[in-house]
Amino acid sequence: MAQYSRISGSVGLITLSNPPVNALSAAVRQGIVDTVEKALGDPQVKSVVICGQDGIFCGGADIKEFGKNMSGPPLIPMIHTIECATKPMVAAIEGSALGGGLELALGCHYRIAHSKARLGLPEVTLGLLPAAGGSQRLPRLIGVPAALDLITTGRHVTAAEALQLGIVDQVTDHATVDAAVKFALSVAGKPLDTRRISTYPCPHVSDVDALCENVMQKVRKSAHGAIAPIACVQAVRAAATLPYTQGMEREKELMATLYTSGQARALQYSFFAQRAVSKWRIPSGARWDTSTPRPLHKVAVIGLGTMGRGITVALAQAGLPVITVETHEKQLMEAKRAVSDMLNRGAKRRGVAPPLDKISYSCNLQDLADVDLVIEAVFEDMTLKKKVFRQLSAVCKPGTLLCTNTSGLDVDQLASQSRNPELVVGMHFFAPAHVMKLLEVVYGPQSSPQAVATAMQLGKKMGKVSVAVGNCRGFVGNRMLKLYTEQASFLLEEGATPDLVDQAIEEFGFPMGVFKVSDLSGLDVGWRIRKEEKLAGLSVASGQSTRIREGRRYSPLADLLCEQGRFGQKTGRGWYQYDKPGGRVARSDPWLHHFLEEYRAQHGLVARHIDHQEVLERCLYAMINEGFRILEDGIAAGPEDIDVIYVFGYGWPRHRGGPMFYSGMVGLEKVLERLEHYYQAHPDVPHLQPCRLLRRLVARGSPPVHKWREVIKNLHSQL
Ligand SMILES: CC/C=C\C=C\CC(=O)SCCNC(=O)CCNC(=O)[C@H](O)C(C)(C)COP(=O)(O)OP(=O)(O)OC[C@H]1O[C@@H](n2cnc3c(N)ncnc32)[C@H](O)[C@@H]1OP(=O)(O)O
Repeated sequence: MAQYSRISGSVGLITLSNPPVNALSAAVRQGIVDTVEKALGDPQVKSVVICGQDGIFCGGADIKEFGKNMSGPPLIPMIHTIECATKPMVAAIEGSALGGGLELALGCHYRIAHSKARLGLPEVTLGLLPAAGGSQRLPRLIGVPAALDLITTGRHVTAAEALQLGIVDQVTDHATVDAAVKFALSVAGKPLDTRRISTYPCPHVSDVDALCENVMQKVRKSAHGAIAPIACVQAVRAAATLPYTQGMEREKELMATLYTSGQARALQYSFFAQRAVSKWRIPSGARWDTSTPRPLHKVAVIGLGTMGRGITVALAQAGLPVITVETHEKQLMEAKRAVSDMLNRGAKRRGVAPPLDKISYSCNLQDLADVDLVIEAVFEDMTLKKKVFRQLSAVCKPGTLLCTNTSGLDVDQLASQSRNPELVVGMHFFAPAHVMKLLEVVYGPQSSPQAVATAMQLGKKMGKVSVAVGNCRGFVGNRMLKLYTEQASFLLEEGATPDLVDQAIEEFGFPMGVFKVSDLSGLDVGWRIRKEEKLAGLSVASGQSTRIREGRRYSPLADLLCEQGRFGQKTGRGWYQYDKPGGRVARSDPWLHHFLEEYRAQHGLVARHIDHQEVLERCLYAMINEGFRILEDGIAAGPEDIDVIYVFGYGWPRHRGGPMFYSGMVGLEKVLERLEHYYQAHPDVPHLQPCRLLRRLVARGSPPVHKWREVIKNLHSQL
C-alpha cells in the first residue's frame, strides 16, 4: 500500500499508506517497490519524494509480521534500489521515522523533517538490531560514537537533534511534503554520487577497538542479560572496520541470531502487552472505549511523605495544578523544600523551567473544596485512611474522585467511608513515584466506569503505564511479591545466604536481588505491616511456634533482624552491611551468616546445598503460581496485565517478557511439575500447590499465552 502521484510537473510523490503508523508490511513494501519503479521509469519525473499518510512517515517494520513466514519484497534490496536511483529521492519525515522507517529514509539521498518529528532506530528494544542497513549506514553518516548511542539505546531523537547529528538535511515548521517537493525540485538533475550513504567511508575514530570495548562494557552492565544491545555494538563495530558489503553480511548474521531468539519474542510480546493494557475492561462491563474520563482542572495530594512528594512532582510535571495538604506547618514547609528541589533537578535535566507555580501548599483540608480529584497518600494505616476519606467526602464538591495510594489495603473499605463509593479508586504508585513508570489503578465493585477511565487517563498524562486491577490484598504486584520474598526467606532457613539468592536473581536479569531490594526499601516497612496483621511482634498468640502462622510455614528472619534494629540501608545494616547508615553499596555480612547458622541450629534445621536453579524455581514459580490464581480470581484481566506490572514496577527483565510469558517459555508442564515437586517437599507452604488454572492450561495442551484468556473465560463461566 503506497500511493503514487506526480506533482509540480516533475516530482513523483510516493505516499506510504498503512494506518495507524504506516508500518512496512508486505503490502507496503510491495507498494514501495512498484511505485519507485514507476517513478524511475517515468521520463517526466526528475526527482521523487517519499512520505507517509496522516502525518506519520513510518513506524518501521510491521512487528505483527515477525515470527511469521515472511512474504513480500525484502527491505534490504528495496532500500538499495532507492539509494542506487539516478533521480534524487527525498524523504519527507513527519511524525515518526523509526526502525525500518528511518532505514528507508537513510536509503534516500536527502531527508527533510518536520520540527516535531522523532527519529530513531529502536530495534534493540524489540530484541533486534537495525538490519536493513541501518547499523551500517548510520555510523557512516553520523560517526561511530553517536551511532553507538542511538543504536544501543534505541532512543528517539527530535528533529533538531537529528539536524545537529546530520541525520536530516533540513527541518521545517511548515508543511513537510511541500517543503520536500520544493527541495526535490531544487536538486533535480544534480549529481548523486556524494549522497549515497553506503559509499561513505566511516568517519575516522582514533581507537575504534577501545571505543567499542568501552561501550560494550557499559552495555553489558546495563543489559542484565539482554543480547540485542551487545549485537548492536558488534554490528556498528563492523561498520567501522569493514567495507560496506562485508558489514552488511555481519549485520545479517547478527540479526539471524537475534531474530530467532526467545528474547526478541519476549520483547515483542512486551511491546504489544504494554499497548493491550491501555485497552482495559473490567468485570462490571465498563471498558476503555465506552467510558469517558472526567476533565481534571485541579487535583490534590494529601500527605507529603516520600510517596506524596513523588506524586506531586509527577502531577506538576504533567502540567496539572496541584494543591497539597500536610497536617503540620513544619512538615509542610519541609515537603515544599523537597518538592521544589525535585522539580528544579528534573527541570535542569530536561532543560525546561521548573513548574513550581503549579503547586500550592496548605495545612487545611477545607482548601480541597473545589478540586476534581484527590490522591490520598497518608501513612499506610487503615484507621487513618478511613478518617481522611470521611473528611474528604464531607469537604469536596460533589463529583470529586477520591483516590488512595495504598499499596495493598482494602480499597472497598475506604470506598465505604465515602458518600460516593462509585467515585473511589486506588491509584497505586511505585517509589519513587515521579520516576517509576507503573501505576496500578484499583477498581472496586462499585467504582464507576468514569472513575476508572479518569484514573487511567491521569496515569497516561503523568507518563505512567497504567494497569486496571481488581481489589485484593496487595492487588497484583505486591500480592505476587509476597510469595517471592517468602520463598527467599525459606531458602535462607534451608541453607542459602542472601548473597547466593541475590546472585541467582540478578543473573536471571533483575537489576537487584530480593534481599538488596529489601535493604533499599527498609525492612521496617514490612515489619510494621506484619505486626498490624499480628504475624510479628508482641501480639503473636502465645504458644504459637516461631515458624508457623495461621497453620502454615512462616519465616521470622526479617522480624528478628528488625528487632536488632537492622532496617537495611537506612541503618547501615540489614541483610547486608553498608559502610554507614544510608550507604548504598551492599557487602556480604559475616554477622548475618553467623546469625543464620545460629538460627538454624536453634530450630534444628540442617543447612543443605542450594543451587541457583532451585532459587529461581522456588522464588519465581511460587510467584507465577500466584499470578495464575490472580487470573483465576479475575483480579487481572489477562497475563499481559501481570507481565506489564512486573516489567514496569518490579524490575522483571523485559527481555523475559514478564512472569506469565516466562512460564510459557519455560513450559507450563515443567512449571507444574516443579511446583508439585516443591509442594511435596514443603506441604506446610500451601502457596506452592499448583493452582487450578495452571493445571487446566496444561490439560489443554499448554496453549500460547495469547490464548489463555479463552481458558480463563471458560473457567470463570464454570464457577
Ligand atoms: C527482517 C526484518 C528486517 C528489518 C527490520 C526492521 C526493524 C524494525 O523496523 S522493527 C520496528 C521498529 N519500530 C518501532 O519499534 C516503532 C514501534 N512503534 C512505536 O514506537 C509507536 O507505536 C509510535 C510509532 C511512536 C506511535 O506511537 P503512538 O502514537 O503512541 O501509538 P501506539 O499506541 O504506540 O501505536 C498505535 C498502534 O500501532 C501499532 N504499531 C505501532 N508500531 C507498529 C509497528 N512497527 N508494527 C505494527 N504495529 C505497530 C500499535 O501496536 C498500536 O496498535 P493497537 O492495535 O492500536 O494497539
